[in-house]
Amino acid sequence: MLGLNITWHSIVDICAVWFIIYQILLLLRGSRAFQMVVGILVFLFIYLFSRLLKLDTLNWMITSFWSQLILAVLILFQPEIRRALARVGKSPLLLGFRLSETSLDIDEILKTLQTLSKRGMGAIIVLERNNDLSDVVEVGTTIDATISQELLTSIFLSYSPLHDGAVIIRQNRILAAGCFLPISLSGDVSRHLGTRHRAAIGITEETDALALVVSEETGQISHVIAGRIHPMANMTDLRSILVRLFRKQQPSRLAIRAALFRQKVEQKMGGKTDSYGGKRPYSKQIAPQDRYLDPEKKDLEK
Ligand SMILES: Nc1ncnc2c1ncn2[C@@H]1O[C@H](COP(=O)(O)OP(=O)(O)OP(=O)(O)O)[C@@H](O)[C@H]1O
Repeated sequence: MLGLNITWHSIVDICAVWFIIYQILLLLRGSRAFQMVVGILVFLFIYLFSRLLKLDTLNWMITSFWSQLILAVLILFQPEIRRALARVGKSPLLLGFRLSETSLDIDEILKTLQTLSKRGMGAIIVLERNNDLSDVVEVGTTIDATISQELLTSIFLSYSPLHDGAVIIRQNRILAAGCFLPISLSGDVSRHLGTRHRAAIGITEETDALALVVSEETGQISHVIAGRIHPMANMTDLRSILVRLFRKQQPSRLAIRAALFRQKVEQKMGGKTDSYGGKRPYSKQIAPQDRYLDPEKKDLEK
């Protein structure tokens, strides 16, 4: 009826397009650009629909907007596009996992948080997940060292030049310290929380990272994910959250072979095999647990 002529050729074509779009959505999942891509796909769908049904006015309107829209998207989302392209290059699908990668040393992180909390040292530790945090790392001071409680604690000592800002962790490496994070402007954040907590919320609104915050004022440890802050009552709960999110999966044989092959190629080309390119008075007016909620928003949190 619509004059469609479906052949195996067009099926392969559709599958290829579907696969590419699916991979792009996976890459952008959790980031600000995700909603934009969904919007463009809706736009594209309307365009195809108007062509198929020969709705000339609608088709003309969309065609006229198309070039301006693409330009606007390229300018507005330049950092996200750069990050996404960098991640395509690192995709396990193309390159296999890296043999040098080790999973996060969760116990070392937990010990650090406990020490920081006991000593009343404020801190933000951001754990990278799928979204690349290279942009944030670039503005901080590169460290590139294996995680250790001693190193992490010394970074946040009040007389350390790096104590201001966040530490960024990728797998089991401290990539950088003193990193500036985007501050959340959300009206849902309790007004009792200052810039440290807002920065931790901000980075998790824009990426799928997990942020761990220690309050200098109360010693409270919180984890922040997807723009929501969760004060932790005990370390056992936090441990299970970290295990769930950062437990490393066993690589397949094929992935091991691909990684070995890649390592050999990199060595032959002479390239690198690793790409990691005074406590304030306690506030008596607000109970520590209530600091995280606006009274009128308590119900929402539940
Ligand atoms: N954008 C940011 N990125 C990273 N770190 C930040 C950012 N803004 C503030 N900080 C850190 O937060 C500190 C200030 O924390 P502030 O007291 O305002 O926040 P808070 O949420 O009330 O935390 P606390 O409970 O520890 O007092 C700064 O010294 C700095 O280390």
